Order: sequence, then structure tokens, then C-alpha cells
Amino acid sequence: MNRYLLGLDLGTSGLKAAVLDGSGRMLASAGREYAIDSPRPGWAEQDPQVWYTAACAAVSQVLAESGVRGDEVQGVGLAGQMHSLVCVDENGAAVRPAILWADQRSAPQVKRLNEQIGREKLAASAGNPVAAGFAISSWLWLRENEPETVRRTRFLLQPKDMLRFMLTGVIGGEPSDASATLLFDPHTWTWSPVLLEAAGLSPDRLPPLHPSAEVCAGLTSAAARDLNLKAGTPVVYGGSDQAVQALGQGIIDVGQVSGTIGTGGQWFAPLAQPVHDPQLRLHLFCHVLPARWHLEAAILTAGLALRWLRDQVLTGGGYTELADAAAGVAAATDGLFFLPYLAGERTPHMDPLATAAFTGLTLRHGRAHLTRAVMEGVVFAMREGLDLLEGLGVHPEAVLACGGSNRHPLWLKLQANIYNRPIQPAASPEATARGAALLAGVGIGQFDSFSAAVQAVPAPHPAVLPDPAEVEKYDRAYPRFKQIYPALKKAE
Ligand SMILES: Nc1ncnc2c1ncn2[C@@H]1O[C@H](COP(=O)(O)OP(=O)(O)O)[C@@H](O)[C@H]1O
Ligand SMILES: O=C(CO)[C@@H](O)[C@H](O)COP(=O)(O)O
Repeated sequence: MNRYLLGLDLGTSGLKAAVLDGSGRMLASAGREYAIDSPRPGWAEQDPQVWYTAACAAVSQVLAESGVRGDEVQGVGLAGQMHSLVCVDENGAAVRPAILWADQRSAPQVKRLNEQIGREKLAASAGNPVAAGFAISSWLWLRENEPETVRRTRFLLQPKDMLRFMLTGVIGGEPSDASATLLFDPHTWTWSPVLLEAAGLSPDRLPPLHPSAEVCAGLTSAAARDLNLKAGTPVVYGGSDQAVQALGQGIIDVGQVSGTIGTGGQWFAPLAQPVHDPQLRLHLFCHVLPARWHLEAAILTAGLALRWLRDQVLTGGGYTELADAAAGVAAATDGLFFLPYLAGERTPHMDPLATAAFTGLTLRHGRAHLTRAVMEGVVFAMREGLDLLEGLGVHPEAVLACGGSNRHPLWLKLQANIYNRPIQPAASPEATARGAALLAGVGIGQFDSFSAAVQAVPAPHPAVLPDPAEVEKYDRAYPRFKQIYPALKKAE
């Protein structure tokens, strides 16, 4: 009997599935998109049933495309969008739609929580800043606005924990996602008494926690029928999409660092000890490996800024055409800068009200200059995250570049020159679904270690090296970029 692994990546805009063979090589991947519901401005919700339906469709397709039979799948792993809140009743049924990480309704609760707990206590208990859309903040909003939801809620879950419950009938959680709720203490790997008290929650309202790679339970007969898999197939606890993506890219050891420019931007740096930014501009979360943490910088609008420019401003072009033209104009083009805070910002400002701006516009500037400024602005914003990592002792020799931005050489060159480091473009698409399947492989004993699991991750493409002349230009421009946010804040 062949031994195949299935990984499910429950993302914000869709669910992806991947099938790996026994060595960890990806045979096929497939996905289904879904909407983000916004019943009021600033709200972002999804009905968990939509995730389940997407999982059924994506799994059917990936089995068909890989030629793997459902009964040949030996283990299922999960990854999920982080921070979000799913409230379920005593039968595990969703009490209301999930409130997603992108939801901004809880900004007033965040402000109050910060005042009530204070930065020092927050740093000691959670090692993290609180943000709107994190489970703790959304829960505090529910307490003030939906008492009936609060009364009916038995467990607070994360999205992939909800999907796992729908697959196995078992409620549970694991550290990588738990640490991103802000109800968890990443120093002790347990729910935090300080934060639970602040949220008015008793610990039994949170799911019991298990290692990410541990088998939770087998697929129920009903789920097996819906997914065309075998009843009883083991499902592991899974992990947060950032940590599982890192596993799927082979980033498990200290010193390896990835920088992602997708819709948003993220830095991911594994740690052997928990270290947090005393000013709470970075996140400290648990990895999916035991006794390993990671620092995360989260930039809310990265590639999305180019999409905004393409769709709302310079209508009519494609990404490639725009970026090709931008490659033809000078670096840090004539003093034109773009601050990419189109939807507020997390790292470094943790300011949901931050806004975007072009500065230095003149009659000389056209499509190509605007595009270049937008792409440079995104990479400058990422550099601020890298600087914070360096301040905490993370000095990567090279950066593994991930995300849709790898599709254009200008994005890669800008990263090499603005970070002044070799950029290795990741060769592995669908790294999160791959990582989820690898986690299942560890859980069922197909791989005897995480290091063995990542052996089949494809090596990155050849590195893009910094160009000293461009590095010098960007080193001069970067301090000017950093002055824009405080200057605009002062002018408000
Ligand atoms: N051909 C291209 N040229 C330049 N940029 C691109 C190209 N294709 C994708 N991108 C960038 O990648 C972003 C999408 O990244 P991706 O990782 O696919 O998104 P997601 O976060 O939804 O998975 C786009 O918003 C765009 O900025
Ligand atoms: O906010 C974060 C990480 O802190 C995101 O990684 C979310 O977890 C959602 O990811 P996508 O579904 O957009 O990939």
C-alpha cells in the first residue's frame, strides 16, 4: 500500500490542499476560494461551514489530479489563518460567524486592554502586542456587544481547530495558533492566567492543548464520506499558517529566516529561547516544533499595495507590465516615496489607524515612477521589520524570499538591495499546505524527526545578490522613508 499525506491550508481567501508522497514530494495541489463577509465597514467574518465545503471540494480535486486514492492517504495535517475567533456551543456548533484577524471592530477594546494591563505586564505575560482582530480583542468586543453569543459559547477556537473538530469530532488546540490569540503565555506554553482574567474567561473555555504534530483523532465516517477519504485516517493537531508555512519551506532551525511578500508581508525567524521586543513591535509566537519559538514581523499591506495601484489608480495594466516599466526608472526615484499603510499597520507602528501616502510627487512622475515607489515602499516597510529582528540578535546571512512577489525579478532585486543581503527565492509553491502534510507525516511516524520531514523540500532558486551602487542609494533613501510616518502623524 502506498503511503500518502494530505495537507490543508485554511487561508483567509481560500483553502488549499496538497498531496505528498511518502518521501514528502508534492504530487498535486488544488484550492477553492471563498469570500470574506463584511456586514459592516471594518468587519471581516466567515461561516466555518464555508471552510468545510471548500475542504471537500479541494480534496476531491487534489486526489483526482494526483491520481491518489482516498484510502491511500495515511495522515491529514492542517494549517490555518491566525488570530481569528470561532465561538462554539457545547455541541461544537458555531454560535455565530467567525470573527477574522482582519476585523477592526475591536480597536476600542484593544486600547482599553492596553491601558488596563500595561505594556510591561503584557510583555511578561504574552510577549506580544495586542491588535484588533486577535481572539482576545474580538472576545472582549462580544462581551460588550453580544451577551447572548457569550452566554452560548462553550469553547473559543481558532479556524483550523474548528475545521479539525468538523473532521474528527474532537475539540483541541495547539501552541502555535494558541500563542497568536493573545490568551496564551509563550514562555510557559499554557493559557495565560493574566490574559484570561483580563478577558473574563475561565481556562475551561479554551481547548485542551497538545503538540502540533500529535495525532488528535481519526476522521469520522461522515467527514470521510464527504472528503472521499477513509474513516479513521489520523488527523494531527496542525498549526498556525505562518509556522506551518515555515515548516513547508524547511525553516526549522535558528539562523534561517524567511521574508514573505504576498498580500501582506511577514518575517519569520525561529528561536531556541523566547525573546520578545520590549517595545512590542514584533510578535513572539510558538513554532510547530517542540521548544521552539519564532519572531514574526507582520506588514499588513505588502503585495496588496501593488494590487491597489493596479486596480484603483493605474487601471488597465497587469502586474508584469507595471513592474517591467518600474524596473526601467531610477532607484528611489527622484525623491518620490510611498508609505504603504493602506489598511493600518502592525510592525513597527501597531497603529490600526495609520494611513498610506505618496510624498515628493512632481510633474515628472508617471506610471513607472508610481509603481517603483509603491514596490520600494513595501520593501522599505519590510526592512523596518528586519531592523527590529536584528535588534533582537537575528542576523540572517541570506533571506529566503516567499510569496507571489517572487514572480517578478524587480521585487527580488529590491529586496536584495534594500536588505543588503542575498535573496534566495523559494522554489516551493503551496508551502503551507505542504507543511501541513509534513506535520501529519511527523505525527504518524512516517518521518522520525522534523529534520527528516523537510528533506524533500525543494532547494531555493539561485540567490539574487545585492548591487553595491543600488545598496548605497537605498541606504541614503531609507532614513527619509522612516521620517514619513512620524511627520504625517504629527500633522494629523
Ligand atoms: N507577475 C507579477 N509581477 C509583480 N508582482 C506580482 C506578480 N504576481 C504577483 N505579484 C505580487 O504578489 C502579490 C500576491 O501574492 P500571493 O502570495 O500570491 O498572495 P496571497 O497572500 O493571497 O497568497 C500581488 O498582490 C502582487 O503584488
Ligand atoms: O495575520 C497573519 C499572521 O500574523 C496572517 O498570516 C494570517 O494568519 C492570515 O494569513 P493568509 O490567510 O492571508 O495567508
